[in-house]
Amino acid sequence: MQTIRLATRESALALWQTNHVAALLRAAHPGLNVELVPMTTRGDQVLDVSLAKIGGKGLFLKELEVAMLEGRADAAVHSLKDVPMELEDGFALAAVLRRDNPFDAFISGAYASLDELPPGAVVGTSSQRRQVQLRQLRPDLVIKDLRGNINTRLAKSAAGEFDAIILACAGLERLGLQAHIRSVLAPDTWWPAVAQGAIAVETLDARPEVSALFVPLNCKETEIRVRAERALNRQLHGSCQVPVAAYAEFVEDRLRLTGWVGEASENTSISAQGTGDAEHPEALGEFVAEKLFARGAAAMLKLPQ
Ligand SMILES: NCc1[nH]cc(CCC(=O)O)c1CC(=O)O
Repeated sequence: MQTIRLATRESALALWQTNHVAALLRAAHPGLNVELVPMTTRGDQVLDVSLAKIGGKGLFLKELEVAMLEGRADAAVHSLKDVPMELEDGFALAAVLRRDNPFDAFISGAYASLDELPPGAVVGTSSQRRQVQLRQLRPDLVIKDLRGNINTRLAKSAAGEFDAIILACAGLERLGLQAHIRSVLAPDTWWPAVAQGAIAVETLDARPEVSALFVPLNCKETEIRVRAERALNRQLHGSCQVPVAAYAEFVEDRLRLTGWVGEASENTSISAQGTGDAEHPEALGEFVAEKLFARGAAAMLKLPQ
């Protein structure tokens, strides 16, 4: 019997996501033996310090990629939101699963929504994108860093360190923690991260027979949406540690993409929108990125000009 080993991080969310991919893979190929290879990544060991300072979210992928190169795993499962815009040479995404809830969640013991927070309330999030959006909507709030995996963050919230925290709906829903969601932060007042809510499978270019096994798991609609979002982000800077958001959706058979860029020290933000042909999602991403550049995105992101 053929065996496929799926490399995964060891967090509860990563294990849930990889078990989900394993179940879909077994259903698509009865008779295939699918196993998990859980591993601690450098990204997990340094979750307490700023990821941007030590090499960014690519750290979550590195160990899983090495395991594939060394033949200890055949594929790796990731939250696409954490996958760098440019993959390492020799790797590709074999499938993107149907997107789950792509929006952020407002979580609080005492308050039902962002609007209900009293002046000066303390909100926890370490995401630049979430911090700038919070300041834009509520300049009076006190924003504090909040790191760690989902359960750690919920525990810190429950301990009373924060009046509210912001997390992705998808992670909470996957772990059965959706009861914590007091309200959903959604467009047009709040923009999610690029590819939020989408799970991706990474494989080696050199093993096309492995990649082919994942083709039945690919959701074409999700693939097109996240290709537009990732093309926009790639054009702007190519990382995930900056205040950038993008959200693509189908409007009838056309693709509509909104991009958002924030700047923390001046507390400003810009956005731009475009509609394009679903056959060319990257072209739409680049088009909307150009609009953002025309509105000052390069200076806001401190890119060399
Ligand atoms: N940054 C960590 C991360 N990466 C993916 C998710 C949620 C699941 C997803 O977006 O698919 C989360 C947690 C969060 O931001 O609350």
